[in-house]
Amino acid sequence: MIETFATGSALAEAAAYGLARALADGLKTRGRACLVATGGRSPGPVYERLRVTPGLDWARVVVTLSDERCVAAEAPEANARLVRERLLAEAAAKAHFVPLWPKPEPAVVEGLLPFDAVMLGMGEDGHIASLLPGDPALPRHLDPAGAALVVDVPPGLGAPPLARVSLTLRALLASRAIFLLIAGEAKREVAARALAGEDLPVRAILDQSEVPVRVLWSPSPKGPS
Ligand SMILES: O=C(O)[C@H](O)[C@@H](O)[C@H](O)[C@H](O)COP(=O)(O)O
Repeated sequence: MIETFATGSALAEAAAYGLARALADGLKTRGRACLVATGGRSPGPVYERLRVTPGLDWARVVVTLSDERCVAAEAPEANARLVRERLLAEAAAKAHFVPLWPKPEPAVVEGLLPFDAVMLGMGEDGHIASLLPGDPALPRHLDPAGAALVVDVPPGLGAPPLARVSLTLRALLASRAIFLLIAGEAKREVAARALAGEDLPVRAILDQSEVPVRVLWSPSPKGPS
């Protein structure tokens, strides 16, 4: 279940290739494709490889986010900034970006479903996106039949402890594929515990059979480079 890569760059290469195929499939079959990008340290090197995929028609690709910190788009903590700097450059500069903050109208997110690919990282507390342990609303956000697609997450929970917005489990599962990128021994153990049934947010995507999930792991605790 967990795909192991010797180095972070091998992981980034494989993730970029898989994501590019998912987007190319969407473009070929439906004439458009939507990628859910994510924050954290793992995705940057994946974005840098993905953005130069030969032959991908980025003008017909929409990119949005799994979660966002409630800060200005140019702030260093903004996931939008990471995506603009590391993904939406070179050929991928032609993609259309839908930010999550300020929160889009629900109809805008609804209109992107189903996504072609969702990228996620995972915290050592087992969080994915900003579905954070300690949030009193977490059970509702992890309800696959929940009403909301994008929810507010209070400050004080994540690192950095900013207020956030996040896609819900229902939104994350409305995808043709999920790619979970994890780095370092500690996180491998967290994923293994979730696979063994421990009640962690990440378990909600690992313990389901609706959407194919690839879990890509490399030993480097700093993530791919
Ligand atoms: O905005 C965020 O912080 C992320 O979306 C978050 O869910 C992240 O993916 C994990 O914390 C893993 O981060 P790493 O990639 O650094 O392991």
